[in-house]
Amino acid sequence: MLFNKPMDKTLTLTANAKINLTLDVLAKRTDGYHEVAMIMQSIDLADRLTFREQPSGIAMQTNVAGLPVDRRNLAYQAAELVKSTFQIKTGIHIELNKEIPLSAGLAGGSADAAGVLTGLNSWWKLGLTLDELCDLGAVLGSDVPFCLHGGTMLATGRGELLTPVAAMPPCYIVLAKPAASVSTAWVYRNYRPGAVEVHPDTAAMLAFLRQADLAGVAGKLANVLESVTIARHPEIGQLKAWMVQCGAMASLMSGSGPTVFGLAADREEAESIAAKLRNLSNAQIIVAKTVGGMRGENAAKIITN
Ligand SMILES: C[C@@](CO)(OP(=O)(O)O)[C@H](O)COP(=O)(O)OP(=O)(O)OC[C@H]1O[C@@H](n2ccc(N)nc2=O)[C@H](O)[C@@H]1O
Ligand SMILES: Nc1ncnc2c1ncn2[C@@H]1O[C@H](COP(=O)(O)OP(=O)(O)O)[C@@H](O)[C@H]1O
Repeated sequence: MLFNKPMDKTLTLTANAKINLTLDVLAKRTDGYHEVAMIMQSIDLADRLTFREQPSGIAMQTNVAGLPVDRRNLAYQAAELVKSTFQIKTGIHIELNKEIPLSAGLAGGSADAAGVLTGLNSWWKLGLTLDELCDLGAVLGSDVPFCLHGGTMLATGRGELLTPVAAMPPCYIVLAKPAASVSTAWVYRNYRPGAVEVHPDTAAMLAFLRQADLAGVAGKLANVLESVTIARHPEIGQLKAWMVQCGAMASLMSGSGPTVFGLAADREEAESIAAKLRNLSNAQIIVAKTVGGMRGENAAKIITN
């Protein structure tokens, strides 16, 4: 017998990765965090989240073997937070397709958490504003509010206080993710101001962004956490040098690492850099581009309903 089965209701959205154009650590706080000033940029490398109905509880599945699909997953934590805060009795099934490398300094977990907050706000018709979503997101991780906003932002406090800034001139980003695995908490714990050679000039970077001067932006990339992560994993320094030798305008480690990114003005240049790097290095090489113009909207973009 043939049944006309009604289509299951689903919601799918993408959750973008980020890079840090600048990252300065200003002070150690008493709450275990560090005061930072960083300029963050969304890129089109993205995970995909699909939501489906289920009678009760939270169930997750993912394409990455070994990535927990329980309370240890930030996406699961985000769903649990929404469910408990708004006393929601119905369940949710979350399918997470990861494209963003794990523990890479690209905010993959934070992007997923932001995607779940955005998705469930729509799924359960909660009507939360972006600011309200950010208040929830900040509980899950310092980078989650940025992932909710996306675009180009100055992040201060522990990273959760956001100021919109002039959008980065559109360009291509070559990512090189070496095998090394670093923990963000370990990197901050081992940060020593005395070991830093160059602090970012945040004001100068903001000026180049305002002038839409990509060469100026390239010249001002700086991240003080390199002093910790590269000391432990010198191959990251090697990758930075190779990135520039292969033609990138400039290179930098993103966040706490270990991913290195390089800037390229167009796709052809980016693909050429990526091809040369693949010959030199065992790192995972990905070509991405900047994502802008979404300020005021959620970076996690709903693509089907
Ligand atoms: C370094 C950055 C730069 O964008 O990104 P990633 O490398 O993780 O992508 C961020 O500051 C990471 O933000 P996020 O990954 O959300 O960190 P959280 O979960 O809030 O914190 C993880 C741990 O890092 C330390 N931490 C984090 C943020 C901060 N401003 N000061 C800190 O000292 C704390 O020890 C904290 O327990
Ligand atoms: N949805 C998720 N995606 C990736 N990692 C996650 C997720 N949920 C929890 N984690 C854990 O968070 C840690 C940091 O991962 P990730 O967010 O990818 O890196 P980073 O903070 O360097 O950008 C990893 O140890 C990983 O096991």
